[in-house]
Amino acid sequence: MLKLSNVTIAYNDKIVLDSLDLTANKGEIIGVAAPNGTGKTTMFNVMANFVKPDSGHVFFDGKYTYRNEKEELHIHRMLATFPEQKDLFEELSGVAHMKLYANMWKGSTKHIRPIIDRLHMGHYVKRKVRTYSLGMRQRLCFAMMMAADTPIMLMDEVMNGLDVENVALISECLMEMKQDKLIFVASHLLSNLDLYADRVLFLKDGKFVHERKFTGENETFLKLEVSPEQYESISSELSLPDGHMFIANYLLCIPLLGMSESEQTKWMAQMLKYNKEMTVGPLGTVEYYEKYYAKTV
Ligand SMILES: Nc1ncnc2c1ncn2[C@@H]1O[C@H](COP(=O)(O)OP(=O)(O)OP(=O)(O)O)[C@@H](O)[C@H]1O
Repeated sequence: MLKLSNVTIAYNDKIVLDSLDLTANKGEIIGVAAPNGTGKTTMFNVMANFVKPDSGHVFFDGKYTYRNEKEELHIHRMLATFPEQKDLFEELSGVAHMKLYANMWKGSTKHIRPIIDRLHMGHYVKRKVRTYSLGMRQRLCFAMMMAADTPIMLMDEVMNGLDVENVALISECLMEMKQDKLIFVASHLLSNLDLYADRVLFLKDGKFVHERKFTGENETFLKLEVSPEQYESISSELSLPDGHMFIANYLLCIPLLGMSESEQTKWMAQMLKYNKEMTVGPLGTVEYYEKYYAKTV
């Protein structure tokens, strides 16, 4: 449905996206995780044709790219980007904003009422935006996307400024919406991505350095916190298995996949003397994030 092919873009000699390739399909929510200034927004801007890459292309449905105005129009009919709060019109009501998006993409506003109810916006949506709190504005931005109801949605910082209850509400809505859509979510709420993303891409130095998939095939690790000194002594005393990790100078992860049950038990018993609290499971988005971005000395 959407394909990035060899996309490169640099600003002032700094390569932000470096020969990026990606294939994404309908029915997927794809999380994008990376620290500030890495290139998430730039990637969305390339997908939406707000910036032209220095090289490479974005393809939609295998054939459309931004070759001419006709193709641009065709693509923009199926793609919406998450509005920024600063682009809201202070003197217009929330419902007027939703109608704007609904008319632009659907040519109708009949579907707006259920969205207002689903997002619990009934008590404020008719008021002018200038009276809204940060969280109310953010819910409106999300409601505008739901009103646009496009097959492809690019959601940058969708959870910004939302309290726990509203993060949960928007997460539920994302899961309900994804069936017939491709949704990208760039977020710094990493464990929240684990709730609804089908995969999470980690962007670093212009490339995807890792893709975390939420399928049964994730590797299982024995995970325990140890100090760098303890890690050093474990490494010198024992021959840690290939693929082990010491994430962010505190988390030792020992891969268990392929080990016999007795071998697994042996590792657990050996680790008990370093830390009695250990868990077994795949790495979460937070742990991968620390693996790739934590500054260690
Ligand atoms: N128009 C531009 N001109 C020059 N540099 C730019 C421009 N747009 C982005 N950059 C640079 O590209 C890099 C990536 O920026 P981008 O906004 O894509 O990051 P991001 O991952 O979305 O960050 P954040 O999490 O802060 O939103 C940054 O170093 C930024 O300064």
